[in-house]
Amino acid sequence: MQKSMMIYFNPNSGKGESQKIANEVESMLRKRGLPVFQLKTNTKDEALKKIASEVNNVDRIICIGGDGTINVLVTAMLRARKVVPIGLIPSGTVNNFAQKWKIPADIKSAMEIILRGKLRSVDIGECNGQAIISSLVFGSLANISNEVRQTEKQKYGFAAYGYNAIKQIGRNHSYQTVFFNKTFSMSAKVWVCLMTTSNYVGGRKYLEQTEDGLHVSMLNNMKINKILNLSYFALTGNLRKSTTLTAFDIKEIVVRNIDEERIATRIDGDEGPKLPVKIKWLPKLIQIYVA
Ligand SMILES: Nc1ncnc2c1ncn2[C@@H]1O[C@H](COP(=O)(O)OP(=O)(O)OP(=O)(O)O)[C@@H](O)[C@H]1O
Repeated sequence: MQKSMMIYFNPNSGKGESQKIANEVESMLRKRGLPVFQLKTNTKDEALKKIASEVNNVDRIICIGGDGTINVLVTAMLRARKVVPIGLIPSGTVNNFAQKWKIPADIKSAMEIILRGKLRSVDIGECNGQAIISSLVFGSLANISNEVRQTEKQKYGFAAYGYNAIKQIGRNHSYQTVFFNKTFSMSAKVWVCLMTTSNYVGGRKYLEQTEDGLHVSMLNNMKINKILNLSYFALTGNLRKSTTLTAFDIKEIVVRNIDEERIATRIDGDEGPKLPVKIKWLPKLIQIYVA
């Protein structure tokens, strides 16, 4: 028996138009005679619970929102230990994940991709039970990103991060941490540590050569003279050629703080768990519709 399709949308994502988009998507699907329903949620916690209980009753989920919205969906699937194919309708501010997979922002074109039905398996990460669909970051830069408000993002888009990153250069505070797994252990002073599931950030390719795993790039401090060096390599997609950076790929790692100070992570643009964290690479765990 054909199961129903579920539309999951986040009323807070992007410019707050997700409910309108959900109605449009629902009527497009109904016109084709496809069984569909909308999942109404107002908070992240409510969404996590409702998705986990509905995921067994549906055969695919259309997700309307940005990276934070997709993260909630995939985290709920991890908790329910059940994954179903995901169709993306980008309606967030940055939409890093959708950009990486070349999903158009235009609703009709994004729906065509879903209805064509071509699926692709995609690697993600997991941090203390939460999904990482694009990135995890911690350190001084993450602290300031945690200060970027949804209203600032709605007004200035990705530029809100650039502005806040520049403000953070003055606050040159590095954290003493230790990274370890079964085969390796490393102490590191971290100004910022970025882990990504792909070689893209903000829709731009920032790494050329990578191995299987999550891609880690780390800076132990930030001086104004490093910015040009880093910007050049990041913009040409060769960040790992920068001499100021520590970079490696990992499949599983624990990161602990050494000092008393609590260090918050930031996952897919939202505040995540505080250190210590256990991070894992989950290859080809989810399936999304692609062009
Ligand atoms: N169902 C929900 N109801 C309310 N808030 C949600 C729900 N799902 C996710 N959120 C939260 O809403 C916030 C914004 O969502 P999202 O990140 O998707 O949009 P955005 O910030 O505009 O886009 P982007 O992350 O692409 O810049 C996030 O903090 C996310 O955790």
